[in-house]
Amino acid sequence: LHSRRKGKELPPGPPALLFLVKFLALRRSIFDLPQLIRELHARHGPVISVRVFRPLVFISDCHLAHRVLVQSGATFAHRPDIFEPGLLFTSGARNINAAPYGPYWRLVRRNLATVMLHPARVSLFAPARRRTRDGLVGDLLAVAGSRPVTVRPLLRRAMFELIAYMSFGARLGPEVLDEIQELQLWIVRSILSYPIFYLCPSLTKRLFRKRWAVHLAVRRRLCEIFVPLIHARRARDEETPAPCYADSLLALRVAEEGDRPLTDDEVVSLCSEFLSAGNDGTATVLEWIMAELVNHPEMQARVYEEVRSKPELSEGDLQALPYLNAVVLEALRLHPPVHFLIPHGVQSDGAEIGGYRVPRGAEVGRDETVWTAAREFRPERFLDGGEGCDVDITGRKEIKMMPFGAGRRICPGYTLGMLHVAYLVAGLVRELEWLPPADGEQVDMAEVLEFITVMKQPLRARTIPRC
Ligand code: HEM
Repeated sequence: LHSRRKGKELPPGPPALLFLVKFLALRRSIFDLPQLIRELHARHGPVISVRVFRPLVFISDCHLAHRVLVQSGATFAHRPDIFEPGLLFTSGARNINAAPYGPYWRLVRRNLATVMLHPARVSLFAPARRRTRDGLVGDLLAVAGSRPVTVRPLLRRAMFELIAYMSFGARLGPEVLDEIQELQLWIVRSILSYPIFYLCPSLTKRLFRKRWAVHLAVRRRLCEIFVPLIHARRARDEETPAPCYADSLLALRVAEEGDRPLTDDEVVSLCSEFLSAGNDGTATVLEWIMAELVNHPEMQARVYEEVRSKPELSEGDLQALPYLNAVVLEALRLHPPVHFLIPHGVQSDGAEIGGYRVPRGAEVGRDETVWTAAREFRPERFLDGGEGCDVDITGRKEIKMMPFGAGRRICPGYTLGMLHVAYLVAGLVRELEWLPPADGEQVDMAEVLEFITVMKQPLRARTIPRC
């Protein structure tokens, strides 16, 4: 790697050994890294580098982040090999996130962004979204009353069922959903242990034999469940109302490799990514929003006033609910689920900012120099005339917040994610009043990094049916 640098200076930072010792001695896990990086920025400035096996460059300044991710988008659109969860287990079957910047990435990303998530295709799933919303409200109504409920499992399950339906075009039974959800959770949580196996596979696979065996077993089981679901789509009735993600993948051809179709392994990897990416961030933002609305009853009342003015509360109504949309944006600014952002990399020499990986700080959204009272939940800032009213969530013009990343690797599912969040919050507030577990109690808004940033204490709330 060093040879690829051709003598270029790296940005300032601590010596490698000092960093490693500090990290190992003071911190308990990789999830404490952001705090350490914050301290290093305070000492060395907005662009720092650390060396852990390879040079890592961290950027905390939003103008620089814009220059790197948007203006020099192509240079930094690569993903470093070390962050390729799944690749080791799948004979190289990459998902979009793990694919290097190149023709395969372009093919599968374009398929998701412009075929599966084309507004016309997304609208075909409106009945499924309505079913999800009504089912979730029904589940909460069944337990509504004076006792608090832990809502996280209900939110995650409802979202997961919807995304699984969009993925396979079939409504799966509760046992199989339980199992897939568990496998997917296991994969996401173990992402940070993959580098162990990547670094020196022949040794580490032997050293951590048991852990390696579990990885393989999880992947094998995922294939056992997914492959029949995918093959069933080949034999489907062409009249099926909403073509699912698996259908779009089966229709793909890799032009650079003799027009071959995707392998089963590739389709499994891509569906698995769709399930995690489509579910985790959305369910997490949903939980943060409901927690904020419990802590701010006046804001909840304002959302309620808006949503009750729409008797049908269809998806088409959402655009006309400015306060609800402001609540969603404010939650994405203050509680972006992806803090420990997925690293970007450069493939060749000559990058303007001399590093190979650029994990960007989602702290941008909480920057006091950009936002007034940046650590407070204030949806009003996104209403007309507010400081955030003209914010560009894609960061194309400038970066003030980037819950979905920015540049070529920006989340391709951001409009779907925002639709799901807004639609479900609207339904949950219209049918139920959300109260703290006990009168006068505040919901604890502490966060914890579990690959994505979730509420440290899962939200518990009393839900009372609206009359
Ligand atoms: C509120 C919900 C969501 C949030 C907060 C979120 C956030 C993100 C972020 C921060 C990234 C990294 C971008 C980068 O590296 O620059 C990302 C990537 C990605 N997201 Fe999302 N996402 C959400 C929903 C979705 C949905 C609904 C889907 C698909 C159905 C999706 C699919 C993906 C994929 C495939 C990538 C990898 C893109 C690439 O490497 O080219 N996400 N997301």
